Amino acid sequence: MSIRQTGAWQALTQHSEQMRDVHLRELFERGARFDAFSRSGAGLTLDFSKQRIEQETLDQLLALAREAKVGDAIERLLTGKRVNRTEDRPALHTALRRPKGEEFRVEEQDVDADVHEVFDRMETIVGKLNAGQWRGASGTAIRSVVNLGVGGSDLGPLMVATALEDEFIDPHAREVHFASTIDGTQLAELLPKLDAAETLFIYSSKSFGTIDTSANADTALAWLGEHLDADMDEIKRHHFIGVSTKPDKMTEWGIDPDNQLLFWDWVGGRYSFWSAIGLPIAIRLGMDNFRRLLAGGHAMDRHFAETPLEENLPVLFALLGIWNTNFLDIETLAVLPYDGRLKHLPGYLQQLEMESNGKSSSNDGQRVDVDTCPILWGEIGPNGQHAFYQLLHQGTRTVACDFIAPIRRFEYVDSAAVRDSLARQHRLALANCFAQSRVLMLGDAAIDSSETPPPHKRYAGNQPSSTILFDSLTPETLGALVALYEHKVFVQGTIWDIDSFDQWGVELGKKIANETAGILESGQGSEQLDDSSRHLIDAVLRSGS
Ligand SMILES: O=P(O)(O)OC[C@H]1O[C@](O)(CO)[C@@H](O)[C@@H]1O
Repeated sequence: MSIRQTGAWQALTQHSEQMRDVHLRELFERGARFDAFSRSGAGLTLDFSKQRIEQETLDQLLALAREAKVGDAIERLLTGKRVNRTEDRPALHTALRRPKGEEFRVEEQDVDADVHEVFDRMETIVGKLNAGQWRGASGTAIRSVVNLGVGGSDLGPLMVATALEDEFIDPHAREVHFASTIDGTQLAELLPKLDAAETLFIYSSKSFGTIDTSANADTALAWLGEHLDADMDEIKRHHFIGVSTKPDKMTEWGIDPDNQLLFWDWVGGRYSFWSAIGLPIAIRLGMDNFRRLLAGGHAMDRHFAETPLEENLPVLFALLGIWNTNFLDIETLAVLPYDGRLKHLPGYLQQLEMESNGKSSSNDGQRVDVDTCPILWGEIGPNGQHAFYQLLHQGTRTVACDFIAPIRRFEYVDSAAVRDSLARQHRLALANCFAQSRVLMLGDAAIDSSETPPPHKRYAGNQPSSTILFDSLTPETLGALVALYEHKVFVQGTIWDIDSFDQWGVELGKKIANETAGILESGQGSEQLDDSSRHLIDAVLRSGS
């Protein structure tokens, strides 16, 4: 039965008819909301009082969660059932975050032993690299590391390392760079600045078959070959580490088995920085901080597993998204961190949410009859204020927003004068964060004035938002924050009855791109294509490039 036909969905549809015309300002005039509409867990506070809900909305959303058997779904996810139906496998990123020594077996696999064996090997590699003991083919110690990977094999390590290295850097950390795009831009810029003798590449790919990454690896290898006086096998042995679920493919490419770190097909690409794909994080922050990140994710997993639905942060966060998407018809979600260290978080969450829930085929193979994932985008909030907030405040579209901020920052800065000034800057950022969500909520009423402004100075308000606040950005709070979004995505996927763990929608584009690359390389075959594509391809072929 479609979720749309359930009593809870129908009750919510009726209820939304009344709520559509209620302005957030009015909801706040009715009385205090923060206590009723905020929750804390795993070091995070979620204030959802600025969402367009009342108690009845929340009650009905919780009834929907019960009707969709969200509690059972959580249990199935966390105990390793095959929740990824189209690929017939579990989605066990949470197993990576379990403490060492807690027995956890899934379908014959001793997950605890396998996971921690890889983490121990990862620790050895990080120790060797950061101690300057990993030597290149010419005997020089490695100083720079370049992560070659795309999607989940890039975005998570990049986001986390960037967020935490300001405060949590390992004092001996090697430099780490990231190259992801198939167009070669990053390597073209980076390679001239590096010394081949001192550079190591991490070939990071769950499938070890992604052309974006293999093309970057080919360029890296060509560069190493040109600069080093060693044969290709030696170069691969000393200058490449592989991280993948495919040991055979790594070996075939030439990665020494000692330099291979494995993970398993039950770790989705976009959930993989918790695995050995997180090697760049561990190099930058040290293995202890990497383990603290895992512990933060695990704290959220336990909250998710053990907390009743009405207090459960990921469940509530998911239900608010369902309310906005399906009952208030809000099509887009802006993620707005008020901390520059989280600059890659919106990009990271784009993959997490849109690759997971950007689906229209339900688990029983029918087309879904409700909307699914909203369009997610975002930017560091203070910069967004000087760019697109105009649209948030005075445009014609309703946009839901997630504001994200730590309370304290810069306490780790050594110089007292700089620390005080930076701390003031952080207070300014917080003031802006709270002011923006307030103005988005209240509109004109945010200012006490008896005069009615002219139309071009009016603010409609009524833009719903949530604010996620935490004491400070640490490996633990960042781990919990990411796990919050991961579990939100899962709960929403459960209610929409879609598979949040596959990504078939990216496959056809890859296949056609391969065919197109064949035409561009050989100069043959464009005549079979549509008129537009043929002309575009012919323009390239005519140029002789
Ligand atoms: O790690 P891989 O196998 O190279 O894949 C990279 C990315 O490509 C995708 O498969 C999408 O094309 C993502 O799901 C994944 O994170």
